Amino acid sequence: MPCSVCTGGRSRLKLLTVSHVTKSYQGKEKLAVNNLSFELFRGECLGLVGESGCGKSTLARCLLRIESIDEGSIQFNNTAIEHLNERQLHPYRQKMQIVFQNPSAALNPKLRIKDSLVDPYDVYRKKLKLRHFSYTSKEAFVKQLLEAVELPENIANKYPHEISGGQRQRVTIARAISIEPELIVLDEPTASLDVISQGAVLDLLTKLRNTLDLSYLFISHDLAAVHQMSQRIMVMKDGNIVDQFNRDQLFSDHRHPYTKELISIF
Ligand SMILES: Nc1ncnc2c1ncn2[C@@H]1O[C@H](COP(=O)(O)OP(=O)(O)OP(=O)(O)O)[C@@H](O)[C@H]1O
Repeated sequence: MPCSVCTGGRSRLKLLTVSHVTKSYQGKEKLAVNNLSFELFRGECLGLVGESGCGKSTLARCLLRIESIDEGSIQFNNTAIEHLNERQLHPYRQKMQIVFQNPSAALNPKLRIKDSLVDPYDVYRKKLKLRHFSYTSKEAFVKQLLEAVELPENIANKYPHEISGGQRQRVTIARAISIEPELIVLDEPTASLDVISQGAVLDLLTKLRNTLDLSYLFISHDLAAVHQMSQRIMVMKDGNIVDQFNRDQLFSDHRHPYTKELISIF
């Protein structure tokens, strides 16, 4: 599929190749993800939109190997990762991060923000060569991360319950970028936020993608947010991808009837 929009003229290097991935629950009774295939290119934001229960989060968990898949293949940088054991997966876990909908659940309530922020780095520090940030001291590292997500320095000493939901989500984003992954799966990252915080967090994510050379899979039930963020968009329904297109083709007559339905409530 030609896609000059998504790369702005840069060459299209595949970061993730998903081939015929299937995932079911309750034996084989509940088919959550049905034979999905798609590619995600380096540097792009690929949007995935669909109503609640269509299988978006299941797909995200499968891609990150939080859950195993029943069938198919997931290649990251041309390496199949679906059969890797936990030790073999370790380097890929650094390269693929996820930001969930609920930042409160993602942060340890007993840790000060500064300690949560350095947690992922501590896991990978021996093998990690930072390109965008630098670790000279914990304080300096925390300061850089807070600056990157546009949070004030004094947040560092607070606990998660002492800051707002929008600030907590920025902290989880700072944790995700702290180890400089290549791909971040954003699973409804603004769903728990008020409208003003939503817009600000989406703007921040776009800025970070550009400055840190990130690629995103942006998952949402909100077509407007997906349209704002993504260069390409996939539409999911009942475990299937029913439509895929460049951002500027959203309103084309060729769209799938289900996409048109989503557009009608856009
Ligand atoms: N662990 C599980 N056990 C059984 N069924 C599950 C499990 N996880 C998901 N499902 C089912 O798989 C289907 C897809 O769920 P999933 O959470 O992936 O959808 P979703 O599109 O992310 O929805 P939402 O936007 O509400 O999170 C649903 O029918 C759900 O009930």
